Amino acid sequence: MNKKTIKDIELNGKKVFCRVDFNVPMQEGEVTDDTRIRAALPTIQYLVEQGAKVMLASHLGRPKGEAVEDLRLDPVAKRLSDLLGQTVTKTDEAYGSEVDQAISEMEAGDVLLLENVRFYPGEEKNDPELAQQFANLADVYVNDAFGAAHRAHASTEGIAQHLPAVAGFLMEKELDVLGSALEDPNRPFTAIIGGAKVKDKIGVIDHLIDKVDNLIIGGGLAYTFVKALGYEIGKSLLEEDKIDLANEYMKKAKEKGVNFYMPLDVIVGDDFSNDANTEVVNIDSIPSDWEAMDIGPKTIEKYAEVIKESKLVIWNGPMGVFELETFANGTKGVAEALSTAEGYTVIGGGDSAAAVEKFNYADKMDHISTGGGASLEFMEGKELPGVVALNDK
Ligand SMILES: Nc1ncnc2c1ncn2[C@@H]1O[C@H](COP(=O)(O)OP(=O)(O)O)[C@@H](O)[C@H]1O
Ligand SMILES: O=C(OP(=O)(O)O)[C@H](O)COP(=O)(O)O
Repeated sequence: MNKKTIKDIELNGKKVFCRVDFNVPMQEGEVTDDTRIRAALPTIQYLVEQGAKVMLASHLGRPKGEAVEDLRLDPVAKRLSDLLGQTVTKTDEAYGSEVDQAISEMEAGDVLLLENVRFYPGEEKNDPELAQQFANLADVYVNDAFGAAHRAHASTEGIAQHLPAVAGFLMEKELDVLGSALEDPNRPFTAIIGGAKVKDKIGVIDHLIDKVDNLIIGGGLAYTFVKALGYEIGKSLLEEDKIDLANEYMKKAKEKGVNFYMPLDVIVGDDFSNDANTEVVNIDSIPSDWEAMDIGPKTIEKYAEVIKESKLVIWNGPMGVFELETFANGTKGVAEALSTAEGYTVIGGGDSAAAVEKFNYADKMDHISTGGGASLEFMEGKELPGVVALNDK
């Protein structure tokens, strides 16, 4: 990585504004998955050990520029205190007199968590005044929020214009792992793209065709491709205005010698529920009033074979509606194949990471990215504003 990191800067006695991605799932005031908090611990612990005064800033959810009680960061401060083994002071603002007072009472190695930065309308607008307010709190800016690095916001991009700005360890690790995977990949290199967000992911598919040896398509987005091949897809997910692009990408894959794998068979259901009637059908035989909700057994077998022969596999997006037990086998099968694969395995955030956790394969994967949207944009070849803004080495 060509950006400075916390190793390249003097931190002792410095006030550090450290942007983290603590956008974690919560239920009834409790953090239900602290993966992102744990992922930021190496950076926080290093800042503490170096004798910095550590101010952490994060967003939580999408409060749209105003305070929302359920989106306060108090439960996060509590969990972080437990994980760090030291008290984390939490303020109810992200800047202003209460924050100034709390900072004035800090000693080297203390940790403070500021309130949800998205309570301020200037955050998502990347308002220079808000960025200046954040910068006024500190001597150094650290960005460890890989999951939010694709956002050009006041606490991810704007503030970096006013302070020495460096990356934290999580940011560095994510960029190194994803970067080297894409730059000089071990081959065969296989990408598995699934999920439901056809619009978000179709651009990634285009970019990946230039890089991979095998492209495996599953999940809801497969059916736009199936339709493009001329088959009926019943009530399955379809993005009508992407059919031409789907055709174009399949043609491009062929020209480039990329193996393009589509479902051979699917599980169709007559209802979006666990109690649906289901059938296994070949891809050219989806009944008109049924919906394809998972890949079928022949497909799982084929995909597992390709995964096992790969030296590098990137996976983003489930193979079916894995939240429903009835349609979870495809996602489970792919996760299982990845868990025993000899090649390097990278899971690209979001639902795939949740699926890998759910089926207990997390510790068998080589890298589970903390960013869904961010890792996708990175793989698409886009520059991430939160990274661009950091100081070059
Ligand atoms: N065949 C399908 N039909 C409808 N939805 C699907 C299908 N396969 C997967 N999905 C849904 O896709 C969602 C995840 O999509 P997406 O957000 O694109 O993935 P990710 O979060 O991994 O990037 C899941 O909620 C899953 O139920
Ligand atoms: O959870 C996040 O996105 P992700 O689910 O795509 O990883 C990040 O915290 C970014 O959040 P945002 O999409 O509200 O800007």
